[in-house]
Amino acid sequence: MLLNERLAENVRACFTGIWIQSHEHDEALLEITRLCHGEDWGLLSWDIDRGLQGTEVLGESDSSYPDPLAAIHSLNSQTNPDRPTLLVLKNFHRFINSPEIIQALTQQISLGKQTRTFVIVLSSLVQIPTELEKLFVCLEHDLPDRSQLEEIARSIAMETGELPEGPELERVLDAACGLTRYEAEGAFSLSLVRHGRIDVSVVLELKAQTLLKSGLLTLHSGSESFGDLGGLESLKAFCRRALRPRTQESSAVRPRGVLLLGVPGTGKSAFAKALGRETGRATLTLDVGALMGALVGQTEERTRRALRIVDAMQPAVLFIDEVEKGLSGASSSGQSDSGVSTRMLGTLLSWLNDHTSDVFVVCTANDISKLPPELIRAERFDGLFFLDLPGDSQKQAIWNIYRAQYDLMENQQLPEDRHWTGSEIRACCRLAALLDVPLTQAAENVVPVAITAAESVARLRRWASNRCLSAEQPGVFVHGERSGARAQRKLSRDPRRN
Ligand SMILES: Nc1ncnc2c1ncn2[C@@H]1O[C@H](COP(=O)(O)OP(=O)(O)OP(=O)(O)O)[C@@H](O)[C@H]1O
Repeated sequence: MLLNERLAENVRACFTGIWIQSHEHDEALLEITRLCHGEDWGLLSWDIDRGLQGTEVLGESDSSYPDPLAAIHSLNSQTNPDRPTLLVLKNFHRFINSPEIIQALTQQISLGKQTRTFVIVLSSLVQIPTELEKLFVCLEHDLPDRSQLEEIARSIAMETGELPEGPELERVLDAACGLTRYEAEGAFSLSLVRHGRIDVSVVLELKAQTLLKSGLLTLHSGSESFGDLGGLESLKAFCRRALRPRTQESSAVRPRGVLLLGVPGTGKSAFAKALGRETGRATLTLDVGALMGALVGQTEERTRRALRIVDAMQPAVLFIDEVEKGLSGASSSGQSDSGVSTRMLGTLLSWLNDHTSDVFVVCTANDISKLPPELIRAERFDGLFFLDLPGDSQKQAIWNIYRAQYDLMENQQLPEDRHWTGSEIRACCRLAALLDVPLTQAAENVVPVAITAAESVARLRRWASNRCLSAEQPGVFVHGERSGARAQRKLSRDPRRN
């Protein structure tokens, strides 16, 4: 539903305090102005720079109300009892915390039911003081959808050949999803200046910048694919199948995502990044730590904002790395860290359950003991996979990948097997190339996690046993206890050798 339709409903239902969250105030105000013209409602708007303005005099300043408090007080004297009047307060979150403003708004919003006056705060944030919480309803000004983005692109690329057609246009629109109208216009215009036509690479570049500005999400633009990852066959096949192109009938079931649990360095992050490329989706990384805000309500607000951007960027892969670190304060009781992690977890869980956007979530975790049980209950994810220390054939595949990548001789002897992870195999090859020494010598400088963290690796495997699917063997649950115990025995037999 469009902003003006939702606003009209709320005005008719006589919600006299309305908070509109928007990153595009001019666009939102334009929609409100159109609504008021259509319905013959009065409209006043206020901002700190131009003071109070009426519909008819938009653009002209009325400097008699530069003060935010006076703007609220002015509402009653400016209204017509025969029709509703809307007062739009731009960026009012900057002024709303003073006791005088809180009092004035409380009175005005309550009085509005009789005088048919409506206070509308237009802000990029939702930060409502506790005293006013019950007096406001919140509406979101949605980012432009694909058809609106296409309209913007067509209005900018008017010469023949400037706008790509068919699948290329689809890629441009995919790339532009999540941008505001203003940002999309900028991206399309820059593209024309640079290439004489709208080009997906420029749109992606602008989008990466936009996400960086939010400080919450980054867009991964690497070139890794599944071919760069040795093994993990079951996990690769599962995700490929879940994200296969769908017919309209089969698209009723949306894939949710996977939770990857595993030994450090076994390729969990590398898999998430390769999945986007492999399935033609943008991979967004959510920084759970950056969601934590110092002010009350800030964490939930940031979480909602990040998820809103993610929704708008569909189709996408959302990668949440080491999710347990951000959520470790969340216990079922909500007692620790003042409940901030718990509330963030709540927002995240509701989104995981309810989102209808085509976003596939890949969460990774190294420490299961810190994961809130609510996150891993059945149905939250499509699959819970365990990435174990690689087996023989997987290790061989990984050696081959990195020997080729670092230009090492194919037939040179491999170091003794010390339960290497993919990350350690890569480190051995990198060192051999850097120091120009044989692999066996380079490996002496690499200490495997199977030795440095033997106990936690064994604990992780025990937990995964019969709970997680193997990332390597299709449809098989991990029997961590047996293989873990075997590895443990081997390690303890000859710790130096291992
Ligand atoms: N199966 C694999 N095939 C090829 N490379 C791998 C494999 N596993 C790990 N690597 C390489 O090891 C490095 C570290 O991997 P990655 O960061 O994905 O591990 P991780 O499991 O996410 O570790 P952590 O839990 O510590 O974040 C990457 O460069 C990755 O490419």
